[in-house]
Amino acid sequence: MLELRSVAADIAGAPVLRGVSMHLPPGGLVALIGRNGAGKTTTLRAIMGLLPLRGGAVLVGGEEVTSAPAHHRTRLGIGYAPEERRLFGPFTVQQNLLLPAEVLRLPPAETARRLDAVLTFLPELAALASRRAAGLSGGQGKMVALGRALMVGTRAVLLDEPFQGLAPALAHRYADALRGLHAAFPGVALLVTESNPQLLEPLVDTTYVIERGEIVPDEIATLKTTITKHG
Ligand SMILES: Nc1ncnc2c1ncn2[C@@H]1O[C@H](COP(=O)(O)OP(=O)(O)OP(=O)(O)O)[C@@H](O)[C@H]1O
Repeated sequence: MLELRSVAADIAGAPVLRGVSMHLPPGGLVALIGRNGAGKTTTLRAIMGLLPLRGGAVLVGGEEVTSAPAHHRTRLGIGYAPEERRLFGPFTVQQNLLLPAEVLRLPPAETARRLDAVLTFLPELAALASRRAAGLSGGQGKMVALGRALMVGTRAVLLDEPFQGLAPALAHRYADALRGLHAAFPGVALLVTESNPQLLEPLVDTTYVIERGEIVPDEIATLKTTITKHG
């Protein structure tokens, strides 16, 4: 459904992605694990078309979108929840949820259907619907960002370090939501980044490990961690 072929990208003249290849099958739950600065956020931004690539290709449903603008990828059904959430503080939770659908000019009936599906899936958002986003806690904001990504992510949703900074109870609730996502939104593939593999391992089908902008075989990464731990 979503494919990266040898994606290379530079930031400020330095190589940050060095030939990243990944595959996200329809309905799949895939983790991208790596330390801080390994290139996780940059990979998601490359998928969304938010930075120019030096090489390689991005395909959505077999269509090459490598040089397509970000809004085209959203239109193809890719939702993105960045790590820093980027909610509009003065807007209510409901307005934040509706915003991407309005940008895409979805028909009102379709927008209403999607909002209903999101609020049924994340009932805590229904309770917060009329609250201003600026007054939310960090954890509540993460839930809104997940809901907003689901409003447009009919094929895939990209979540950047969603567990970062969540209190344990909220992290549990968030993990529960991800576990239930397949049943509520069948066919939607999920790509989740995280620095701590333990949080995602019980949830995902496939794990990619990224180190210094390169995907490394999972077994090698595990071995390196073991060697580091035991000297
Ligand atoms: N605006 C920028 N200017 C210069 N270097 C940058 C910039 N943004 C990212 N980088 C560099 O690119 C590399 C990859 O960053 P990226 O944000 O993709 O990492 P990450 O794996 O998501 O880590 P984190 O968990 O810290 O967000 C890092 O070495 C980082 O220093």
